[in-house]
Amino acid sequence: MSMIINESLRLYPPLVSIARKVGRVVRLGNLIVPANVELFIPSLAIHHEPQLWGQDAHLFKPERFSEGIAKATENNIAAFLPFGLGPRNCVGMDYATTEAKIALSMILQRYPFTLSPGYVHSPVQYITVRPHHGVQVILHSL
Ligand code: HEM
Repeated sequence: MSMIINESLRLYPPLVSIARKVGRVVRLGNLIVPANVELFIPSLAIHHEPQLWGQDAHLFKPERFSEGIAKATENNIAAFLPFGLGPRNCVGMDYATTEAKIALSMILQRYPFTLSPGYVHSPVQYITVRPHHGVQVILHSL
């Protein structure tokens, strides 16, 4: 289930970017960044970057994560950052992923479900990334 959650967060990170303010002058590769510059790290673009994820970067392929995040990103830790990175990353990360796993398990123990033909794929950003028209599913009996 982690694979599916990770791949969903890769393609549709609820927060499309994270911000950092540079405290003191730093060198980033070839760049010298002065103090007080604000940097926006575009998680959404990074998650869709073919150089990092391959030519199929736009496809939903949970098996990318079958051997964990380090393997999926080839140890490029900044390639996957749905919860940010570093000492100020998301404090709710474990809570949110555990909740998603529990909720999905509770549903799947009772009903297999399939996507409704009425579903229209239209992710939008309105504070967070979300499905514009909701996600209609059909519950089946076990
Ligand atoms: C799928 C669900 C969630 C996602 C994708 C998410 C994502 C993020 C991201 C990207 C950041 C910025 C991290 C950074 O700047 O490096 C953040 C920060 C934060 N998140 Fe979440 N979050 C989620 C759920 C939650 C939940 C459930 C809580 C609380 C129970 C929470 C509390 C926080 C707090 C307090 C911060 C600020 C941390 C700080 O600045 O030190 N988040 N989150």
